[in-house]
Amino acid sequence: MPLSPSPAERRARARADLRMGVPVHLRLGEQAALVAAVESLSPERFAQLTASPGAVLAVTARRAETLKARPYDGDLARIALPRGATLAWAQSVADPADDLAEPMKGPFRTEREGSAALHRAAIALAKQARLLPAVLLCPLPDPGSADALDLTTLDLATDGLPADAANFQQVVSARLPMALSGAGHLHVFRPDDGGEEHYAVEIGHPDRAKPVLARLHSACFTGDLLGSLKCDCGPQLHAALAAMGEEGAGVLLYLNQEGRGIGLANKMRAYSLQDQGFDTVEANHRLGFEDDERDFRIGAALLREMGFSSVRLMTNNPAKISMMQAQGIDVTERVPLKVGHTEENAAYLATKAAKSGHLL
Ligand SMILES: Nc1nc2c(ncn2[C@@H]2O[C@H](COP(=O)(O)OP(=O)(O)OP(=O)(O)O)[C@@H](O)[C@H]2O)c(=O)[nH]1
Ligand SMILES: [Zn+2]
Repeated sequence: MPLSPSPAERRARARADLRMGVPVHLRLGEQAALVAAVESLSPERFAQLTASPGAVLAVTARRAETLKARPYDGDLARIALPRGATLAWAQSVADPADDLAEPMKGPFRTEREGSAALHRAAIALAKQARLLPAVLLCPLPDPGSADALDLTTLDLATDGLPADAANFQQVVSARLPMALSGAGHLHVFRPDDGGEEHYAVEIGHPDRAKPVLARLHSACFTGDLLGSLKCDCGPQLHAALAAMGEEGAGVLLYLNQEGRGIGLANKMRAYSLQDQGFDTVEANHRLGFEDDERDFRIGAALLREMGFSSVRLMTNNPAKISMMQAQGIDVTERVPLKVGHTEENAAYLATKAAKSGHLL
């Protein structure tokens, strides 16, 4: 392997740069641009990036809908920067926190000429970096002009965003006795693309030749650790471990996809919007996200890595079952997991049933 970074390693660097507010240099053929996440940008860098003409603010079609900006590119809108635009303006376009207090943010002029390929890639990177999906993009008429800046460069023709899921390797595994499930082992898995680590809790010694009692649990800091009453995650986690303990065997994947894949900061932004009256799905959309941004291929990859090919899946979410089947994991049975229903989460669970197909 050469010492210089691979495409996946360059993408991981680009994500880290965006989180820190450092621009990334994107190229595709003759097109070149500097891109930066609006959320993390400093006023100084914003001023430098917008000093020459042509900068646009790219947002997803979901966010554009709330802003009443026309998404000519289908999945995104390229909003032209008004004269004298400030970072505060860009951030209020990106972040719906004050939408209700200040509904008149537009009118917006959105671009329809030319390609949106760089914008699309930049938004995908911002999402992967768990930032608000809104990016400032400044075209570079001379692609070589950024070479001296020492920025991370991604050439989308060769370093583009991959459709493939990462490969995972077990880093370590150790014995872990647990109150709810008895003897078990915790395995830590690390991806080869610089992304999040995920964990597998193996209870007992499940027979790989038989369908294993399994739970794919997405991280919920508020529910799993704090006992939040807004969702049913904590009780589901505990009930799954207890059921595996009772059976003497099982596997619980703890997937670090907090907030259905948008990250804890964005989930808390969604919670603020929920306090303004929006439901869990509407809140995601106003932030610019889809209902569910999780990559369910990860669960299948980990199960395969552990030698499991068929599961009795503990879930109320039919989408999880079809995703597992599509990834080649046989789901022989759905085991309902109906616990933790409270007055506080009744509306949340009803929305999941009505809009996301969950079984109540
Ligand atoms: N974006 C967002 N995420 C939330 C909200 N409430 C809970 N979550 C997240 O939703 C996820 C719930 O995960 P799961 O319980 O595995 O998934 P599920 O789709 O409900 O399916 P089952 O529990 O298997 O029936 C966790 O990542 C939580 O952090 C919310 O209001 N907004
Ligand atoms: Zn939760």
